[in-house]
Amino acid sequence: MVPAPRIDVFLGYDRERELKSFDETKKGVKGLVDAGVTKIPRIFVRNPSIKMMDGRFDNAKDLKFGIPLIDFNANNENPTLRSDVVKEVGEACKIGVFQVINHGIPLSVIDKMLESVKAFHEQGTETKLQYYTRDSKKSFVYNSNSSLYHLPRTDWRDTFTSVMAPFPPEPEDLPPICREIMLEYSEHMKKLGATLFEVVSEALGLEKNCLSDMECGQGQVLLGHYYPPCPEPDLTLGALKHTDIGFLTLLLQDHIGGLQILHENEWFDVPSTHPGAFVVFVGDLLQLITNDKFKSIYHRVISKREGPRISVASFLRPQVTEAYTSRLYRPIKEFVSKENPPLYKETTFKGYTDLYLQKWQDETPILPYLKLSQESDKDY
Ligand SMILES: O=C(O)CCC(=O)C(=O)O
Ligand SMILES: [Fe+2]
Repeated sequence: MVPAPRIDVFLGYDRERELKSFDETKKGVKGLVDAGVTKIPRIFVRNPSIKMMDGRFDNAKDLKFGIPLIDFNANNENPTLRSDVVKEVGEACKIGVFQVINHGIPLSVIDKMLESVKAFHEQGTETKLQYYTRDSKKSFVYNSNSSLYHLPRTDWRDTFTSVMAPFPPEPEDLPPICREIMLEYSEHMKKLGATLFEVVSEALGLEKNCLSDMECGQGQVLLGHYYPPCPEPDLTLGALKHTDIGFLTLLLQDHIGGLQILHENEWFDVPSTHPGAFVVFVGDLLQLITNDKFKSIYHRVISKREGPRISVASFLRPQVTEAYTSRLYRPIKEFVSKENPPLYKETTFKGYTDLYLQKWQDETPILPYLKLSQESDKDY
């Protein structure tokens, strides 16, 4: 007997079947654009009620609130400058986002990384197809929408993902077109990450090795995003509203723009006009261990008629080894007192990741699920 199609009662169509046929092309969103679609398939159309919940959809403001642009003066050892940087980073982390320039990473590496992500996504379909997978254990995972079957909406974007640290992939497991630069770039991310963890520790008034001793940034996951031009940009998003899970994210973007942050209930554009700048996001776990002193921030990417847009996200987070299931993160004692009781329960990185994947589709924040009740009188 042929099973009855599972029609989604809210959408009035068999979403799962349409997701599957999109997935089976293995050509991603780029494949749709190459085929010349002028209307986006309905799996990409956002539910209008979600669009409203999102606040302002178009015309994000870019004037009232400026995202801090922090000059790291990488080649200057002047201690006064360093203390300024620490102060600026501390202020910015209270909001959850800033940009870094003069970070010491050569522009040639940055340009090559962006070009190679583009080249990977634009190479001949036959070569690219062999990397298309939903098996997250693979060293190099290329697909469209990693949570395709688990979320009620689909992003106008294709992405590849690799865990780069603490154990980089075998070079032969990476596609030749971006192999060398991925390995080189991730070393730079490790170094810049180490500097950032020192500065952030100091900004918190802690020993400079404090966060690295807690193994906050030993792991690194690299995502190469490709946002094709979209024929109906008002109906979909390139990346839905989310906070990042780990401790810090270093994001490199090209000049196209589209990244926005939610600040005091309004969306603001993140400028894409500083070549080689990194956008740094505070992740949920940094908010948790600082007991809300530093905050993770909602961000999203709107779709555009122009494109493709390329970005590279490096998630700095605990490593995924035994520590993943055993090391506990909780508000650190320096931020906890009788007047400031701990706000969150302790969690492992795995515990938090599982919770995130389970709850994410609500588009509501995940951290409140770990909130302790105010009456908690835990010893600290
Ligand atoms: O592409 C972007 O600008 C944002 C990507 C992002 O937010 C992410 O990978 O978590
Ligand atoms: Fe993100």
